[in-house]
Amino acid sequence: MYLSVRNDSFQFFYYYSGCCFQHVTPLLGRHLFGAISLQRCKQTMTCTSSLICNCCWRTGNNSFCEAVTKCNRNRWGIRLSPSRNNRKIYCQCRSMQITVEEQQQQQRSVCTLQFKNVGLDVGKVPIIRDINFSLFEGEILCLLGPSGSGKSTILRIAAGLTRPTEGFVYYQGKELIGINEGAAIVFQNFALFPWLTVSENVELGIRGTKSKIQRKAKAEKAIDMIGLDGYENAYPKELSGGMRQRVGFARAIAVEPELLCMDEPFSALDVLTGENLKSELLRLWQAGEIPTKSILIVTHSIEEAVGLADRIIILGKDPGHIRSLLRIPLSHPRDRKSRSFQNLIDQVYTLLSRPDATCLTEGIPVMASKKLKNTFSAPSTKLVSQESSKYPTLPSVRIGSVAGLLSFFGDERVIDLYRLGQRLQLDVDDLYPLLEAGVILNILKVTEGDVMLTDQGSRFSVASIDDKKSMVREALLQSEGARLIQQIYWLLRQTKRVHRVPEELILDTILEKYFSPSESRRQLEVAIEWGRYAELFGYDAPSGELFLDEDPQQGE
Ligand SMILES: Nc1ncnc2c1ncn2[C@@H]1O[C@H](COP(=O)(O)OP(=O)(O)OP(=O)(O)O)[C@@H](O)[C@H]1O
Repeated sequence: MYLSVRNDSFQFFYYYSGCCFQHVTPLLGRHLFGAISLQRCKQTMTCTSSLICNCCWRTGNNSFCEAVTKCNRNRWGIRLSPSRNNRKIYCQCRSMQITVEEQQQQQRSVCTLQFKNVGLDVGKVPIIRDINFSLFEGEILCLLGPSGSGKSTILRIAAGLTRPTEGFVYYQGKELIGINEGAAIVFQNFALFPWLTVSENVELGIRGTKSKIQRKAKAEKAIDMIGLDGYENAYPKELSGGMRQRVGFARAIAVEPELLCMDEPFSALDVLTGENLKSELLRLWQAGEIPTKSILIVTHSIEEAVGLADRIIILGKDPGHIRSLLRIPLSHPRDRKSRSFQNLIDQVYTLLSRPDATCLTEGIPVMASKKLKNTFSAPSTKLVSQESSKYPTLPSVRIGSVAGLLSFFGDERVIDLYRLGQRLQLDVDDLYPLLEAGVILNILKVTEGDVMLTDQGSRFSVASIDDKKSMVREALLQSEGARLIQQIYWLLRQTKRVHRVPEELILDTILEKYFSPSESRRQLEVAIEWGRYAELFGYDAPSGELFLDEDPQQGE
């Protein structure tokens, strides 16, 4: 059970037999007055005393009794404890000096959105699998993960724009079917209609049967709140990127959504504009100026996730799945230079860069590395191995870029991942594929938030071009992560005489069984690029055929 205090009321929430009950007790002066409405059973009861309020109600077979007591001046309290006989719940006094943080913490127990074993297949291609999480009131939850891990898909499912093919989504306790009327989305690319003014764009999002005047009033309020007043009649082309995204926010806020979904809302903006908008949004949210109860945000930026979120879900891919749930135990405003903030950044980097280690906990999270253990007192952690698909996804990078990465090591053998990202001015989403490729090629090793040059990597960085090629060739033929390239190479060696294979054959028989059509094409392009570098096979663009670079007889 928990209790939250508003200016004029106490709000009680508690759980019994798996159900959440809620009622609001008005507080007049220092007295409590009756009119308790019990949300779940729709009963309204009136209490008599101004100082001690006792009430009972019945829901089905369960009886409850409650007393709210003033224990001394300005200290009101309630504690419920189930008794053995006739299931009474008794109240006792307790200090109610509840801080804003406690209140937010408590509100989190009310679930806005819940994903239960959610999966999505498009055709035969699995996009996401076994997605389980809850989003609570008062909470900002970030979805973080590499490109293609299903972040936007999960967001679309939460907004009811995409229907999952497996599992259930619950919104406010009810199964979500169709569009989520309580949610609004802010998109990365603003998604404004260029032929409509700011005001018209914002009004467009307001649903329901409201009159034109009501819609206009709501739009104006949202426009004011987001700092766009004066621009009501401007067209999107007259606005800067930051202003356009403000329109995107105003449109979402005008709907008065309880759930605000944001798909990389700041990534198309320059850093300062993004930071400014982020802090303004955070201020509106914290001050309760927007009716939004929960925020679900997709981001590629670790710093953004650690800066904003109460919890971060880290996703893996092939197909998209939850690898970790991480709590950010910092209050706002967060000091980015603080040690705790920097530690969390390191930890998230570590989790993102170790696709082999999946860390899941039941309920609230979490940690996967030694460093994490220092920060969180998580009750239990179980490591599970990532389910491997037949062909691990090849990271979409050029071998030359991986080789270029080595030059940033200089004399060092080990570099902190986060610092490496900063040194290269790369987001984790850009750095991650480079590291993955380095690991596949056995030239890099990623451990505990650090990236380390292997012995092979040290040799590679000073090797001649020919030697580099043969090192890559050797690694590709041995590495687990390069199974696709090995399969193509094997196929070419098996074909009689000409040793040529049309790309369609590889797409149809190998790739499209495991990847979406666009990802299949991307995988083929990466395989060709890497195969060419290693001189394992080549590609003839006019005929669209892959061919063996050597005569297989010579190798035997
Ligand atoms: N309707 C669809 N048809 C085919 N493939 C799809 C469809 N929707 C998503 N996918 C694929 O599912 C995967 C996950 O897509 P999604 O956009 O959710 O990932 P993401 O993590 O948001 O990626 P990014 O960070 O690049 O936006 C991608 O490989 C994408 O190509």
